[in-house]
Amino acid sequence: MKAAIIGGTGYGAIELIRLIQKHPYLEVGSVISNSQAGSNFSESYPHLSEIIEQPLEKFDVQNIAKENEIVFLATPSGVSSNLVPQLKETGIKCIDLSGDFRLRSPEVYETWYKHSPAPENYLNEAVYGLSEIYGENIKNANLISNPGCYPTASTLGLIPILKSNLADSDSIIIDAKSGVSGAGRGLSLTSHYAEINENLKAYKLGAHQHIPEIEQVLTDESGQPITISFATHLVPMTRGIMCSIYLKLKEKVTTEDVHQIYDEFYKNKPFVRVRPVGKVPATKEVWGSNYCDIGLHVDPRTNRLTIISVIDNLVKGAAGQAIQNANIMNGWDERAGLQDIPMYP
Ligand SMILES: NC(=O)C1=CN([C@@H]2O[C@H](COP(=O)(O)OP(=O)(O)OC[C@H]3O[C@@H](n4cnc5c(N)ncnc54)[C@H](OP(=O)(O)O)[C@@H]3O)[C@@H](O)[C@H]2O)C=CC1
Ligand SMILES: CC(=O)N[C@@H](CCC(=O)OP(=O)(O)O)C(=O)O
Repeated sequence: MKAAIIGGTGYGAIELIRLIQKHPYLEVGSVISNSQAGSNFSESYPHLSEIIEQPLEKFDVQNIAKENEIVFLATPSGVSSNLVPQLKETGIKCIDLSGDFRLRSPEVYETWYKHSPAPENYLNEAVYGLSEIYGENIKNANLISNPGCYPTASTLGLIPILKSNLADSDSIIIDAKSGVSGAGRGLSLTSHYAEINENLKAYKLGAHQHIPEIEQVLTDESGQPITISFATHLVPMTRGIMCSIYLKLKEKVTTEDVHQIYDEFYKNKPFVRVRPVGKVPATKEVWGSNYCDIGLHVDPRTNRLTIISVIDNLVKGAAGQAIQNANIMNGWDERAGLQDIPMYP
């Protein structure tokens, strides 16, 4: 099945191409670029020389629909909301990696993203693509809103304990750290080497656009309104997200009790690995893979649970989860094309 990729020279797109190239049922179709149309793909990305040699194309909705059966949009928020309606008119299936279709409320979107929301009928149609949780809805979807990177790590880490009813849901603190590729390929002070190297920065405190997304999912899954404290930090590394999550427990339970809940919840989910009691994951242990690894610890002195959840932001946090969703939509094995072993060291 041919897949078009829009936002061709960005990090999300390049990761999609890497994964699709090895996929048993998908192949790279049209690669669309706003800034580099007409040039050869390997001019932007020489590491793909002699692997993908094709021209980058300009956006032409009819041509995309004629040549491809599915579209991945790896475009910034505010751009996808404009392109998706045009594409959907042709009947083609879309998977959007931006934040444009994740929030159900247009008002909430405008508050946090600071630009106009997508048309409401598309917001209603979009299925939130957190693969492990919404697989049944994803099967029948024609428009997938792929989750954000921090929300993927945070919600997969929190949903089992919230569903168990053992968590004090007012006490959730998510302390999140990301590698710099999370900010995309565009150059800014945020991604300047001299600003990032040998440095650790907190950013967007209280204003991060992923706060309402995480709260929306946790509220849906727990059945009660959830408000979180969320702090994001930029770490001098290329890939990886670690969410260190803290919450108070309502009853006295042990680390072993909590492990049982998580092992049971994720027993048939091939991309979530719950680490054994006493072990916690590091970002390098999922590098280049579609895994979300989770470690758990209950401190008996404070009766708080610490959850460590790690992903590769470009794989499970973006392109990998998008492919996982395409697999589910098409009735393929959800692992198809995604069985890369993490690269170590
Ligand atoms: N990086 C990450 O870890 C994650 C990213 N995301 C989301 O995925 C999407 C892509 O992210 P990422 O690849 O990192 O971002 P990049 O900035 O690396 O790439 C986005 C690409 O979109 C295209 N683009 C930019 N502006 C416009 C425009 N006005 N009109 C049309 N196309 C435009 C450009 O490619 P070209 O000029 O070739 O068209 C650009 O390279 C974003 O919405 C991001 O928020 C989600 C989860 C994780
Ligand atoms: C390190 C870094 O800057 N990360 C970005 C991740 C944003 C992203 O991926 O955008 P979506 O809202 O489309 O998910 C950030 O914190 O804003």
